[in-house]
Amino acid sequence: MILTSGLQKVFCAGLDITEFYNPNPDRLSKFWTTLQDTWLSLYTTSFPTVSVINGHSPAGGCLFAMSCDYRVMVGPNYTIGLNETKLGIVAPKWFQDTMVAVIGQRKAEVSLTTGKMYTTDEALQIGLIDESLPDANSALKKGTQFLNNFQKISPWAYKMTKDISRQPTVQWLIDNKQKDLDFVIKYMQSPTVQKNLELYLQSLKK
Ligand SMILES: CCCCC/C=C\C/C=C\CC/C=C/CC(=O)SCCNC(=O)CCNC(=O)[C@H](O)C(C)(C)COP(=O)(O)OP(=O)(O)OC[C@H]1O[C@@H](n2cnc3c(N)ncnc32)[C@H](O)[C@@H]1OP(=O)(O)O
Repeated sequence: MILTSGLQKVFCAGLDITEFYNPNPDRLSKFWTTLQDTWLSLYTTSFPTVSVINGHSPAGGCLFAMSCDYRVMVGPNYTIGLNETKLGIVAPKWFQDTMVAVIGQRKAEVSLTTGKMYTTDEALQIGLIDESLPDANSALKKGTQFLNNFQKISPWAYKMTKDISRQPTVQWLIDNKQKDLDFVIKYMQSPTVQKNLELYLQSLKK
């Protein structure tokens, strides 16, 4: 399965920030539960997955890219990273653990606390992506080549290996879904967070 974008320069702009701004708790609860379930499905899917990152990929976009088995990114002009601290919010534990699984504890901590958005070259250097390609067509071709490896791998062996590797992060979320949701609902209603989101949304307007 390949995750890519039909847009010209955005792979995924992350979660819709307007869902967090002046939120209706019931709506936010459905939104966040859907996100949790979608992520669990993607991270544990029995299909081999590749993200062909053909545009910018901040926050939730980076999470979805990191949740695939392999990342091929079009360079050099796009950026990727978990930039939540730049919005004055916090990447939840399962976002953070997904990043740790990809680039390791130390690099993830620096990346997360600074909210750094990496260029394609920088992302390749820290291991956030696996390959950089100059255009979308060659990136798609590379992604397809990666998937072809699995024609020679037992689907059972593939899935068991992935489950063992990803189990701690997956199990944490399964065990803490309600706690994670309650925290998001509470945290998002704090006046400080709302002010930070307001300022960030304003900064995006042209
Ligand atoms: C028990 C313990 C529990 C612990 C839990 C703790 C905390 C959990 C709490 C919360 C976690 C919340 C996590 C959120 C993750 C996210 O994904 S937040 C989203 C982050 N995304 C961004 O920062 C991207 C912002 N966008 C951009 O940088 C640029 O738009 C772009 C993607 C680089 C593209 O640039 P481009 O110039 O092409 O686009 P425009 O700027 O013209 O954008 C068009 C239009 O869209 C608006 N917009 C862009 N992105 C978003 C977005 N993500 N949400 C909402 N709106 C967005 C932009 O404002 C423009 O609007 P317009 O001018 O009105 O058309």
